[in-house]
Amino acid sequence: MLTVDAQPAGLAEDGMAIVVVGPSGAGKDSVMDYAARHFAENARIVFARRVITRPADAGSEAHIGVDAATFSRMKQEGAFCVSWEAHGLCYGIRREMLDAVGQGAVVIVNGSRQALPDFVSTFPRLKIVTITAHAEVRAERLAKRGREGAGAIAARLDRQPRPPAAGLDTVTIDNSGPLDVAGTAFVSLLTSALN
Ligand SMILES: Nc1ncnc2c1ncn2[C@@H]1O[C@H](COP(=O)(O)OP(=O)(O)O)[C@@H](O)[C@H]1O
Ligand SMILES: O=P(O)(O)OC[C@H]1O[C@H](OP(=O)(O)OP(=O)(O)O)[C@H](O)[C@@H]1O
Repeated sequence: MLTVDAQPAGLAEDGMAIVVVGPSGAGKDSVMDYAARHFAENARIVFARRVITRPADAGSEAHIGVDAATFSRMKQEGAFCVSWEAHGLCYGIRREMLDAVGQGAVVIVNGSRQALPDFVSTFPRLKIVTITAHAEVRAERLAKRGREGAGAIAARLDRQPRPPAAGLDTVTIDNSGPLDVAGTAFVSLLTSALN
């Protein structure tokens, strides 16, 4: 995934965060990658690179891979504006992303349904985008993705966190079909967020 590490400067103060959530295999990373390619030249659109206790070369997500001790130290030092645990891994969104929103960027983060309350309390303007796909489609995709073994895939498919609280700004995009259908829908949503 394309990511921007630097803080964009000199932007109007109307930034917001867009947190992308949804079940494993629905295509969150793929839809974000599609949009990242579309907005590659747009300095106001920032895709957050997550810090994860997963080896840096595992999977296609361009994350920052750290060990558990490093993650814990970073968390203690206040490096993350939001962090959570799932699937036996720790995930963190770096504080710079919150700063970028304050400077007017539209920051897209790959989040967690379970951790949504923390996103809501952290980002003053937040839109929640749920990427979905039919269960059988997700099972097939996870097997083909090959990042996890059969047991871990089954656990991911079984995971059912509570739905977002009522009254939040939420949109759902179905990615059961071709990627460009969901990708185009996400690009439209980001285009609206820029205006
Ligand atoms: N619309 C699509 N059609 C076909 N394959 C897809 C589609 N969206 C994603 N995939 C594939 O499905 C797998 C899971 O997608 P991924 O983006 O990693 O999902 P998530 O981040 O939600 O777990 C990947 O191998 C990806 O290439
Ligand atoms: O609370 P939940 O919504 O269930 O999400 C839990 C975690 O699962 C996903 O991680 P990851 O990218 O490692 O897995 P995935 O690509 O299989 O979804 C997601 O990005 C969260 O970090």
